[in-house]
Amino acid sequence: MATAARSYNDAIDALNSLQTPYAVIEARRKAGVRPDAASLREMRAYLARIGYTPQDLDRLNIVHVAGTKGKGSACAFVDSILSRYRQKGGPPHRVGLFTSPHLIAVRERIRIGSVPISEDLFAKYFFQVWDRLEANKDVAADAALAGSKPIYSRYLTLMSYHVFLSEGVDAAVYETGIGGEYDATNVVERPVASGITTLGIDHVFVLGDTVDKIAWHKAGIMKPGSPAFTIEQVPSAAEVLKKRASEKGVDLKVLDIDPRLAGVKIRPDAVFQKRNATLAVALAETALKKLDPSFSPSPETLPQEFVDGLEQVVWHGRCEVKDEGSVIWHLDGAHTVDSLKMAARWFVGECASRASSGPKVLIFNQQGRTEAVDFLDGLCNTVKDADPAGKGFEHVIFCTNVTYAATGYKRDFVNHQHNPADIEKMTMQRVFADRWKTLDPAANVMLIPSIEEALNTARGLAKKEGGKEVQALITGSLHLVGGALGILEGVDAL
Ligand SMILES: Nc1ncnc2c1ncn2[C@@H]1O[C@H](COP(=O)(O)OP(=O)(O)OP(=O)(O)O)[C@@H](O)[C@H]1O
Ligand SMILES: [Mg+2]
Ligand SMILES: [Mg+2]
Repeated sequence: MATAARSYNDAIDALNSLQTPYAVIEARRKAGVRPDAASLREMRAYLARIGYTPQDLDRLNIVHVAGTKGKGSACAFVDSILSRYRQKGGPPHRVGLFTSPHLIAVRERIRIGSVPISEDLFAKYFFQVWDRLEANKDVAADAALAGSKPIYSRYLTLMSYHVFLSEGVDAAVYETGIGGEYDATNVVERPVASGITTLGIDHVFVLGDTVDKIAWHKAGIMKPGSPAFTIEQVPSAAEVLKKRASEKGVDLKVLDIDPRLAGVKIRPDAVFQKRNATLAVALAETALKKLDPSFSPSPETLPQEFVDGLEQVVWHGRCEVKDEGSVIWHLDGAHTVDSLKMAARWFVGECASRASSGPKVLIFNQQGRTEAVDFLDGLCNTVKDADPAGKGFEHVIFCTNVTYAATGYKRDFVNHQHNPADIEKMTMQRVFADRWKTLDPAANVMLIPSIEEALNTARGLAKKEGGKEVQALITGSLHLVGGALGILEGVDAL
């Protein structure tokens, strides 16, 4: 690749070429191919090819987080707490944050000092990794196993290590991609601490169809010699976590909601978020103790840095409200049965607090998961049940994740992993619409091809209502929420 063609956009195009095509994913699904220990051997080979050993990662003092829901939120809390110490002069001096997926731009996944790395820095490190992989194709014993480049999410994980090590990061917070045991982020051997957030059902094909099978994978991030924490779990998950911890000789602490959080304004004010915050407090305390042996947390109260970190955290697209005057947009990237019920409850609470009589509008999509049609029941009923008259969403819009009506996807959202014919014909959206009509025959159900047109449709409804503000909930997919935020903020506001 010529030096001239090495911009951020070139990096994103090259990265998109590493997505597993839809046809290959389908073939693997049919053949029952699941990730196994080979994925980690391959990651170690790639790490060697770009010039690092797993021991080099110890310099990053990694806080590692797995879970079905709340990973990103817990990681953002830890990052925000550590940042207050960084701002005071440290330690830590430079904090890295690696999360997935992205909302608005790929570079959001790799942050330093809570800020996504710049386009220039992203392009620079992206191609450094690219060149090292090209130059060292034969390096590492497992070379035969690994192709010339890792797939999309693994490439980003690999690149994040290079970015953080090159930039002198001394504390890094890592969210797992899928699962834990075989996840690319699990090449770290000596994390400072591991945390497991709320477990539930998701990624059934890769991880298994019961909570205990899923818990087995997530438990894979616990490492001997590193403290591990989790919060209250359903009994079958709790049992697996404890069993695997004792097999590994790890002292797993199961935390009740931290009493020191009383009086701390956690948003949203919901139990699930207090669990995420509880875990984050324990992880941040452990990291700070490692970085600064004189740090000694009080069992009575949280330091002001912790309070500020928790209260001032910025985590877009999760329980976010944007007031446009005639439309109040509520955005939440929930995409599992449980988290969608949570999101619906939050939405209902927001509407009640504003005492608005305007219509409720839902904008929903979920492209990847065939089981997503079962997400709708909880969403529909939570909103109906909360209304004294049993009224649900008046208008329900199902759209694709295509951002713009005229120009299609933004480069950062190109996705080869879905069947293009399904998007064209709106196959998923039709199934959703049919289900909704049976759940709530009174609702006005619409199919709209792009996010941009879906937003404009909701704005049009506001005009018709003459003065009453429309309460819109956008949910079901982080891609949908990210696309919507990109449009609502007008620019690539990160
Ligand atoms: N502990 C939790 N239990 C249930 N739902 C949660 C929890 N934490 C967050 N959520 C819901 O899940 C949504 C996604 O949260 P978050 O980004 O923290 O999760 P994640 O684990 O990173 O998800 P992803 O699988 O998309 O990476 C939130 O908007 C919220 O609705
Ligand atoms: Mg997930
Ligand atoms: Mg996440």
